Amino acid sequence: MDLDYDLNVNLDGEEPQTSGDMNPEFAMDFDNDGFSNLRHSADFIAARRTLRNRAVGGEGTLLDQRIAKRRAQLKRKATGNLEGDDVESSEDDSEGDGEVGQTQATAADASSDEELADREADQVVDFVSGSDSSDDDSDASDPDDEDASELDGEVELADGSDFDDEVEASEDERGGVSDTNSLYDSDADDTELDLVRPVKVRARSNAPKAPTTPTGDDEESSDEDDDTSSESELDEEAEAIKREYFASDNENSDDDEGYPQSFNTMNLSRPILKGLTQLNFTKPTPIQARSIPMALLGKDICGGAVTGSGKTAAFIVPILERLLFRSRKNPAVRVLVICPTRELAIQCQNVAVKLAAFTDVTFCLCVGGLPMKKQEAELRLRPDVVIATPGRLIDHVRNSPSFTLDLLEILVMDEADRMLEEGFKAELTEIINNCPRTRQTMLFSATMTDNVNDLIRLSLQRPVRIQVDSAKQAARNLVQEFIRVRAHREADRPAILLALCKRTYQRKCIVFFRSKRAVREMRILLGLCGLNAVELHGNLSQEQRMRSLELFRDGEADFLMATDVAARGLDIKGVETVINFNMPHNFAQYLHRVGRTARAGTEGRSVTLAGEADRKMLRLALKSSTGPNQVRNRVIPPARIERYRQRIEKLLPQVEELLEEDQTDRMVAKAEMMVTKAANLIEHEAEIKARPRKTWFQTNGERAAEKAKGKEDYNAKFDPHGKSKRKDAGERKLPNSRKRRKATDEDKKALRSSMASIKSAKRTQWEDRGKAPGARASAGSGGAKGKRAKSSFSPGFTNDLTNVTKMGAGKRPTAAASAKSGGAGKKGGKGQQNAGKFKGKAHKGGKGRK
Ligand SMILES: Nc1ncnc2c1ncn2[C@@H]1O[C@H](COP(=O)(O)OP(=O)(O)OP(=O)(O)O)[C@@H](O)[C@H]1O
Repeated sequence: MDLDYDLNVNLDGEEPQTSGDMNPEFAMDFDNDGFSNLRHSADFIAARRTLRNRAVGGEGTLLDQRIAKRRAQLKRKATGNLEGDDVESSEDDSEGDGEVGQTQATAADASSDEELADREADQVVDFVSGSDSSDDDSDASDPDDEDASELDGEVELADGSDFDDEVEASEDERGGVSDTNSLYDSDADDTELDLVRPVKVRARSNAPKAPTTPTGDDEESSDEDDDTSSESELDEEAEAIKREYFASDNENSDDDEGYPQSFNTMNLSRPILKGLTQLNFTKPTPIQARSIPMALLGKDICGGAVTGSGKTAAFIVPILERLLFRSRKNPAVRVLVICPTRELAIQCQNVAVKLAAFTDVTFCLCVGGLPMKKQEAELRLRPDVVIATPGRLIDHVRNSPSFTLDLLEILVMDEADRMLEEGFKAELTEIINNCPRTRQTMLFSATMTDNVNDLIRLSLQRPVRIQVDSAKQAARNLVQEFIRVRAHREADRPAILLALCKRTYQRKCIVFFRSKRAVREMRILLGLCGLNAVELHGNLSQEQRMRSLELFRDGEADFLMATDVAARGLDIKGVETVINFNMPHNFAQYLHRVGRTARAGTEGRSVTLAGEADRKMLRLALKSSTGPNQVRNRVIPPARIERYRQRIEKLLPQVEELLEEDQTDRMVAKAEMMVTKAANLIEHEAEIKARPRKTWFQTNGERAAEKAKGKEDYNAKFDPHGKSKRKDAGERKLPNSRKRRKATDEDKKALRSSMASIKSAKRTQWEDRGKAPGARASAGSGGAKGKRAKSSFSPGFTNDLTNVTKMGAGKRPTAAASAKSGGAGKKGGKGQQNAGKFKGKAHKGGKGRK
C-alpha cells in the first residue's frame, strides 16, 4: 500500500495554517511492511497537538468558533452588507438579541416589533374570567417575567373530574371558555398569551366514576385504568414478597422519630465530623439519618430516596468511618464504589475526597476515557477506595496485574438500575463474583426498579431496605410544567424550545434530548440565535465532556444540552430549570432528569414537551408531585411559536452546513487517531509486542447486544406504555375487565405458589442448617473469594429469607445501641453472630475508642 496522506485541512474556511507548528504540506507514506516510511513525523505530531488543543482549548471548541463565525456573518448581513432576502432573513434572525441588524441602533431597549408584541403577550391573564389582571401585580419593567403570570393565573382545573377527564375534555371542547379548563392549549387559541395553569392532582378514588361522554379514545382510556389497577394489585403482592425478603420493613417510614437528628449523635470520629462541617452538612438528611447507623453496623443496605437527597454522603460517611480503623500495615483496596457514568464517578470522588479531607484515606478513580496507564500506576499503590465505572473496572480486574479485589470489605453500587439499563449486568455479576463474599454491600438509587431485584438477590445478604420516599416521587420543591405538543405539531418542538430559552428560562438550564444528533442540532441552533449553550453526550471525548460541565457549572454557559448521560446523579449547584425536549422513554429516567434541579431542598422547575403518546407518563408525573400547585400547564401562544418556527427555517441551511463540517471534523479526528496509533506502533513496537495480550470481557458486538437487552428489560419494568411489560407478564394487559379479573386471579395464584415454594425452601434451609450449622459462613470463611450462588429465586434468596427472620428484622438500631454492641445490633447473641459475618471491624474499633 502506498498512500499519501495530505494534511492540508482547512478547518475553518480560513486560510490554511502555515505557522511553525503545522506544516500544510505535510505528507506521509505508508508501505506494505508496517508504516515504516513515516516522514515529517515531528510536523505531524505538532499538527496533531494543534488540532487537539483547538478541540478542547480555552477559546472554545472548533464548533463554538464556527458558530460564532456564522453568527458574525449573520450580523454583518443584517447591518446591510448584503441585500434583499438575505437582509430580511437576518433581521428576523436577530430578533430578541438586541444586538444586530436594524435593531442594532436600538439594541439597548431591544425594541423590535416582535419584542414589543411579546411584551404585550406576557401580560397576566385570569383565564377563567378572561380578564387581564397583569397591570396590578406584574412588574412592567420585566416583560419576560412569566412567573408573575403563573402566580396570577392559578386556577384549579375541572373541579369534580379527574385528570383523565381533563385530558379527554381537552380533545372535545376546543376553543371557548370550556377550553380554559382543559389541560392542554387548543389550536384555536391564537391570542398572544403565555399561560401557566396549575393542574390539580387528586388521589384516585375507588368510587365509581361518573359516566363520561364517549369519545374515540374512551376504550383506550378505560383499558389504561384497568391496567393501572390490576398492576397496582400485583404490585402489592410483589411488595409482600419483598417485605419478606428485606430485613426491615419499618425503614420506609417518613417519620424521623428515633433517627439521629445530628451527625454528632452518630458516633462518628472527629475527622469525619470536621469533613462534614467543612461541607456545611450540619444536619443529616433523612436517607443519611437512616443509612449511616445501619451501614456502621455492617449491614447490607438497599437505599432509596428522591433525587438530590444526599445519598452519596449516606454511603461515603460510613465508609470513611470504617476506614479510619483499617490496618495501615497492609494497604489494600478495601472499598469499591461503582457508578454508571464517568461524570457521576468523578463527582462521587470529589464528594468523598472533600469528606475525607481530615483523614488519611486514599482514593483512585477508574473510569473510561481517562488514561489506563495512570490508573494502573495508582492502583499499584493500593488505594483504600476505588471509584469506578463497570467497564473500566473489569478491564483493570482482567488486565492490571497487581489489581485485585480479594481484600474488599465494602462494595457500593450507586444508581444500580441505570447500570442494568446500560447492559452492565454481566459486568456487575463478574465484579460481584470477584469480591469476597464476606463484604458489606450497599446499593442506592432514587428509582429502585424491579429489574434490580436479581442484582439485589445476587449481591446483598439480608439487606435492610431504607426507602425514604416513594421510588416514584419527584423532589419536594419541584414545580413540573407541561407543554402539550399535538400530533400534527410535533415539528414545532424546536420552535417551542427556542421560545422557552430565549424568553423564559434564560440561564442555568439543562435541556434533555433523546439523541446525540438532536443535541448537536439544537446546540448549533441556539448558538446561531445568540444563546450560550454547551453539549454533553457520548460522542464527545472525556475532556470535552468535562469542559462542557465546567462551563455550565461556572455559569459561562447558560444551557447544557444533553442526552441521558447527564440525567443521573449530576449535582450542579443552582440549576434552575430542566427542559425535556421529549419525554424520556421511561418514568424512572424522567424522575432522574427533572431531579437535576430542586436539589437538597432548593426550588426548581421542569418543563416537559409532552406529545400525544406521553399521556400515561404525564399521569405518572402528576402522581409523582408532592404538593398542591406543583404541576402546571404552560401555554405558549401559537403566534409566537410560528414566529420562532419561521426563524428556525431561515437558519436551517446554516445548521446543516455546520453539521456537515462537524461531521468532517470527526472523520479527520478519527483518521488522526488511527495515524496516532500507527505512529505509536512504529515508535514502541518492541515494547507493545512484549506486553501480555489484553483480554476483553466482551467483544464490541456482545457489549452492544447486552446494552440493547438491558434497555429493553429496563423499559419493560418501568414503561408506562407497558408494551414490553405486558409481553413479559403474559396476560397482564387484557382488553376487558372480565378477562382482567381472571388474569389477576391467576397472577395471584402464581404469586401464592411462589410464596409457598419460598417457604418450603426456607424450611429445607432450616433443616439443612440444623445438619450443618453455619454452612454459609463456613463457605465464605475458607477463602476471601467464596462465590455466591447465582440465584433467581432460589438458594441465595431463600438463604437470605432465613437470615432475615433470624436477625430480628425491624429493630431499628440507635447510634448508642450500635456503639454499645460494637456492631452487633440489639439482639444479643444472634446479633453478635451476624456482626461477625459482616466484619464489623470499624465498629469494634469504634467501641474501643469510646
Ligand atoms: N446533610 C446535608 N446537608 C446539606 N446538604 C447536603 C447534605 N447531604 C447532601 N447535601 C447536598 O445535597 C446535594 C445532593 O446530594 P447528592 O448528590 O448526594 O444527592 P443524591 O441523592 O445522590 O441525588 P441523585 O439521586 O440525583 O444522585 C449535594 O449538593 C450535597 O452537597
